[in-house]
Amino acid sequence: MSTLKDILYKVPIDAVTGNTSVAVNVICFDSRNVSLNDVFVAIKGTEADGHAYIKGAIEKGAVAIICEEMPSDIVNGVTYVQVTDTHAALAVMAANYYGNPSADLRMVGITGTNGKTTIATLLYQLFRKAGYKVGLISTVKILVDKEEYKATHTTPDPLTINYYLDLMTRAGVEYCFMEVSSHGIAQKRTEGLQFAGGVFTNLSHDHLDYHHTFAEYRDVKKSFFDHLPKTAFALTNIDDKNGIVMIQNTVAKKITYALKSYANYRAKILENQFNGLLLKIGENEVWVKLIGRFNAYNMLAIYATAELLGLEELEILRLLSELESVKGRFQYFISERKVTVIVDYSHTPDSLKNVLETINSIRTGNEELITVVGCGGDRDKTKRPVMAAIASELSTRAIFTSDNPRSEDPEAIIRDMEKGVEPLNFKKTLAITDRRQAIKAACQMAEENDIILIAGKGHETYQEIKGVRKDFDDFRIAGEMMKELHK
Ligand SMILES: CC(=O)N[C@H]1[C@@H](OP(=O)(O)OP(=O)(O)OC[C@H]2O[C@@H](n3ccc(=O)[nH]c3=O)[C@H](O)[C@@H]2O)O[C@H](CO)[C@@H](O)[C@@H]1O[C@H](C)C(=O)N[C@@H](C)C(=O)N[C@H](CCC(=O)O)C(=O)O
Ligand SMILES: Nc1ncnc2c1ncn2[C@@H]1O[C@H](COP(=O)(O)OP(=O)(O)OP(=O)(O)O)[C@@H](O)[C@H]1O
Ligand SMILES: N[C@H](CCC[C@H](N)C(=O)O)C(=O)O
Ligand SMILES: [Mg+2]
Repeated sequence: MSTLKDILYKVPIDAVTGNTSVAVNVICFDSRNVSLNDVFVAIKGTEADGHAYIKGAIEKGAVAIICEEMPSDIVNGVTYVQVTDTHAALAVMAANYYGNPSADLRMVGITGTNGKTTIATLLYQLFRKAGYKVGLISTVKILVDKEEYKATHTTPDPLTINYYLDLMTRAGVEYCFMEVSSHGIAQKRTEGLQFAGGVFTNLSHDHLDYHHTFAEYRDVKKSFFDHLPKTAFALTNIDDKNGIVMIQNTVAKKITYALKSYANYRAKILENQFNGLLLKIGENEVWVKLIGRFNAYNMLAIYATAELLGLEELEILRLLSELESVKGRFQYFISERKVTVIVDYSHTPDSLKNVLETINSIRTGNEELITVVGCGGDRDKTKRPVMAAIASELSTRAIFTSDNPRSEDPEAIIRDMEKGVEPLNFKKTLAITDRRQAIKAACQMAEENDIILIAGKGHETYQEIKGVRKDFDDFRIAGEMMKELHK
């Protein structure tokens, strides 16, 4: 057992009541999980205020409380520590508790609206192929070298992060690539971690329910770079209009990448085809298996990161050409009837537009492009009409359906989407609330050479309706439907 004093190392403390030499068992931020001798951290969240559960935590055995406001009724024998920010305190405490594993790894955090999972996962693949032991913390899964664990968040809470980083150091992992979401930064989930580098992909419309304004969303992302140490690199996409802003105030080494602007790392698209991209990176040409302009950015960010971490140029190029696309990111199959079915995790206006433009740029003739898309419930509602407008404009047919409605009425979400459709495009659209039926309808409509895009859920293997998660897998269901139709 560690002492409270050890766990609080480097946490700025405002006031203490009681003894900080007390031995504590584990750190908890949810009173429902507290047991004997634990320390409870009271957090002001979006739904509840952890300060309201201090009493309950003590009744369950907590011997120490970390809070922003001292409670009026102090319990004898319990240590109370007042701090200004319990989110930040939790992050530093979690790192201390696990012996600061991030200091023993070379960690790179990837942030931005789109491309985080792709870049982090492919960096994991690339460094594995280069012969290293690698870790990954991502939306799709957590990997400790070859060992796979389930991911519940894009950026988990600090106790979970440090738990896995500790497993990584024990397994001899040298590099760790992690996604850093805007919720993660805002809730300080990554404070207390030592990064060797940070990567910015791009910034576009998402999460405006949580961050209120685009400026607030941008500033949250920027604060990740503001906190990087001098020893780290801050790699940014300066073709994005917020690329420079991100690194404005960082003390880390500023490095840029771009396809259009002058930058430290530059690439050019020589060919963009259905089976891959031919890129010119610096003076060298390389074929990669991923497609679309956005993936040229992802590839360049991966190339630059690998070089900044010390891999050799030609080795990186060789490994880039071997990388395989990530589950649910432009994952496709061609049915017996020669219909191409693409499953993609585009759940923001920008990513949906990119993926549809990519498909349109490689369409060869008059084949139909049928898009099946929905929008998540209990999330940014302003995305809905914009995504529907994009889907109906850039497809020959759009079927609006449910994504994860969560607590919302699925039909009301579809009505929100339909408000964005231009009158001229309306006749191209159809609403089918049940996602399975929507996929089935697309499969029935499609004829030889047509393309179906099923957007929004990518790798997800569930659908959440009224708080209940049921098995659901776009890729599998589309495959089954296509087989069924050809019996
Ligand atoms: C909106 C949001 O981000 N919520 C996250 C946040 O919860 P919260 O602090 O707001 O929770 P709360 O319910 O208000 O409770 C406040 C505090 O009281 C405590 N409590 C509550 C009840 C009780 O009886 N006892 C008790 O102690 C809670 O444990 C909590 O510490 O902190 C929790 C612990 O870290 C997260 O699990 C939780 O993620 C929820 C489930 C979630 O859905 N988050 C999504 C939006 C998210 O984080 N997404 C991003 C990706 C976004 C992207 O695509 O970029 C991610 O990184 O995954
Ligand atoms: N660099 C990029 N720019 C724009 N769109 C992209 C880029 N990379 C991927 N996309 C699109 O965004 C979708 C999601 O990609 P990815 O999962 O890599 O993003 P993410 O940032 O991890 O998303 P999340 O916030 O959900 O974790 C992809 O399916 C693709 O359509
Ligand atoms: N990380 C994203 C995932 C969205 C995926 C989409 N399928 C949905 O459920 O809305 C978010 O939390 O907004
Ligand atoms: Mg992700």
